[in-house]
Amino acid sequence: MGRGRKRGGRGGGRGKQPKSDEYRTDLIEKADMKNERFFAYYKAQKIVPDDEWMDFLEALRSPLPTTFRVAGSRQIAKSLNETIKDVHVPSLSNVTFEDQTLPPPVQLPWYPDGLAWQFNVPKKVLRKSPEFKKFHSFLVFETEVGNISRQEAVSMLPPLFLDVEPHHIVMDMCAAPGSKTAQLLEALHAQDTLTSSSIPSGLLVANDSDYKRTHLLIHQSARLPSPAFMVTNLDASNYPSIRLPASNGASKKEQLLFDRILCDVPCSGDGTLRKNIGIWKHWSPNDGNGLHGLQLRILQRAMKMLKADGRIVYSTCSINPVENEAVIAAALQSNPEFCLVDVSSNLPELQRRPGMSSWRPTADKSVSSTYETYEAFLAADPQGAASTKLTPGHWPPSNVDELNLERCMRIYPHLQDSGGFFVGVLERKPSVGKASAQVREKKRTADNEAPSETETKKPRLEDSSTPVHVEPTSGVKESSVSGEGGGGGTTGTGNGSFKEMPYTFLSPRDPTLLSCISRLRLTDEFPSTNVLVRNPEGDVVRSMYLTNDLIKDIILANDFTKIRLTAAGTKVFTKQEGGKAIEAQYRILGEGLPVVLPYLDPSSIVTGNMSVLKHLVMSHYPLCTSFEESFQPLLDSLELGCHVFRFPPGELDGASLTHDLLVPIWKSGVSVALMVDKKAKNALSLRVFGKEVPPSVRDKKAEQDGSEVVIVEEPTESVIGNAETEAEVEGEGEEMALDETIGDTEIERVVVQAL
Ligand SMILES: C[S@@+](CC[C@H](N)C(=O)[O-])C[C@H]1O[C@@H](n2cnc3c(N)ncnc32)[C@H](O)[C@@H]1O
Repeated sequence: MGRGRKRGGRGGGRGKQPKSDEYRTDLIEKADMKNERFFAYYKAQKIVPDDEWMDFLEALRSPLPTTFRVAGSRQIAKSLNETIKDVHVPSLSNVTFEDQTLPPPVQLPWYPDGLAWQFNVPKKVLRKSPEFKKFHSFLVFETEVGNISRQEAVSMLPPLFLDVEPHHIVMDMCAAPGSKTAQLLEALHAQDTLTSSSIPSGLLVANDSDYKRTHLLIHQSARLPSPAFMVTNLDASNYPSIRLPASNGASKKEQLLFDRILCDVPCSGDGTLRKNIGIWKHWSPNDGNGLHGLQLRILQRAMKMLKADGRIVYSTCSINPVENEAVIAAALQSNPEFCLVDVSSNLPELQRRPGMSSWRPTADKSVSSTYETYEAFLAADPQGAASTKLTPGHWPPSNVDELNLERCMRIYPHLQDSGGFFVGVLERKPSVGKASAQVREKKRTADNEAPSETETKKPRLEDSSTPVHVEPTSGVKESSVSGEGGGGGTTGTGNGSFKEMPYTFLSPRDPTLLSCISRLRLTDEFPSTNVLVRNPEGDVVRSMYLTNDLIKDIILANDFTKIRLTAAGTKVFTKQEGGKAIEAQYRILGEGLPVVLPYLDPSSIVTGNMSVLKHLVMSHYPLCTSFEESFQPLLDSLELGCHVFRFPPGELDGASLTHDLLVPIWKSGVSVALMVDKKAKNALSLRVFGKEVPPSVRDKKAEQDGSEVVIVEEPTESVIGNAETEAEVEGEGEEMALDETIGDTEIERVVVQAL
């Protein structure tokens, strides 16, 4: 497994960064954290008042605190947050390390319900202080199971301002690696309960133009499995129209419009200087100048795809007005029915500065001069100006005062010890704009706004006994995935081809599906019309996926190669070879259980106690005869194969389970096993029993041999998209160290591996 990369910018044209020591914060002296071009440029912009400049610089030169949030959609969020408050914070208070007292974690004052936290200790403390080490393990394992998300504080802002509800149709235009996507998914799943997941009527489309990064995105999002989630791999600035089946007897398909769109665009990333310190060396005003065009095109495309009463959030982790206010101003000029929304009363504890209404771009790398107007720039050096990509749109427009740019939010590092960030919230103007957009929306059909597509008649599933999939009708134009900016345009093979397997819905009368439903004792309410497999024939080979109705409609109405659909729905069942004692069967995946649970016949759920749970968690494939005697008759009575066990709240030797726990189990001839992956098992063990699972014989052997540690131990599958053959992504896997980052996104031990 290769080491991951660290980027200075955010998917914004830098390509792969060298894996050199210059990206290690512990190897660079404060005195070297300087760049005269950066200083000259931002002083000319008057980015902060003169008397704050030194505080601003000092903050940029100090290490960024670690921040994380407890995933809000989970009912477990409250109890996990209480555990942090009541157990971890006290145990981390008054900890000394090398004669220094270390500060415990604190809550971010502006984050709703106190679910986001921050702490600031050097990395070696996390490795060496027993108290912080334990806390760190807790964070790592809870992150793995999706209960906690390590994410930079400022990066949590855009989804909060987008205000997503479960019925919303949402688009994340530049989504990888996916920290904001996870937040959006949580909002879509706000109605999930403690143990089961809702099936939202809305939808989240997460898109990224970089194929490899879409798989990173899929991996991250698998922690929050959702039948309402799909991933596409397209250039956001040229995003094609997604079609919906015609409604109300109309003959033409409709275009899918969005209630909420996040444009977290590729940017120079100079707001992430505190952790991407390589930027100190390379920063130039041309980083932002070059990205302005792509950023504008992405925002303008979003404006075209928005419903009449929809909302767009535009964000960057750059503090450069050319990438921020200039983009918004130019988009408002070309779409005058839009306006900036005043969100100054939202998140009142968040310290922010208003957007700027004057700035001074330059094409001069050394920043010896900056210009108030485009005309002044042209006049100063007509020949030089002609050879740059600077446009009038890089400057404030003449009507800048009418645009309310002060409604944008600028976040600076010295205000609340964070990274630098920019957010603008856009909607259509309340009166004229919305009304005319509504009229347009009514008139809009797939044909008059979308690239054309050969119509393919598809039967409705309910009446069919054969599987349905849609043949690709045309090749994908390479231009549809081209893009400026680092990741932009990269595809699986780098040449624009698209190698995903088709999405084929099973007939609800498919014999394998029927046998799976009956063996797992699912009720008639199970949405068996929405189960798909990933091959053209509709053969149930290995895994089955569940989508909601909207995703099904989209798959049936669109050529999946045209929308470069990389994942859809969530994997719920997978084939389990049973060994000699038992024929192969389908089992419920750990990640799919919350989605399937509402459809499980309650009488088929086996109830265990704390001692059974402890034995299952702490042992590897325990023999049925090794369980407490009173539980053995129940185990003996179970058929071989997949079962769901429920553990009600309870206590045992000081360990306590505070809420109902449901887990999938596999019973083979002589043993039973908990079917959750090793990290999820460790998270559970730490949370309930206060210690990690002892290493298995295989782990110990691997350690002795010095061989690579296999991350998933039980016979579960890796969570890479929903390609039928995981081998397809082999070789694209990458592992990132604990502290690695992409832009403003923390990647906590992202392990992408094909098993
Ligand atoms: C700032 S990062 C997004 C971070 C992400 N929203 C998150 O919170 O994890 C920008 C992303 O835009 C992608 N990108 C670059 N050019 C693009 C384009 N033309 N269309 C879509 N995505 C693009 C990059 O691959 C990168 O993943």
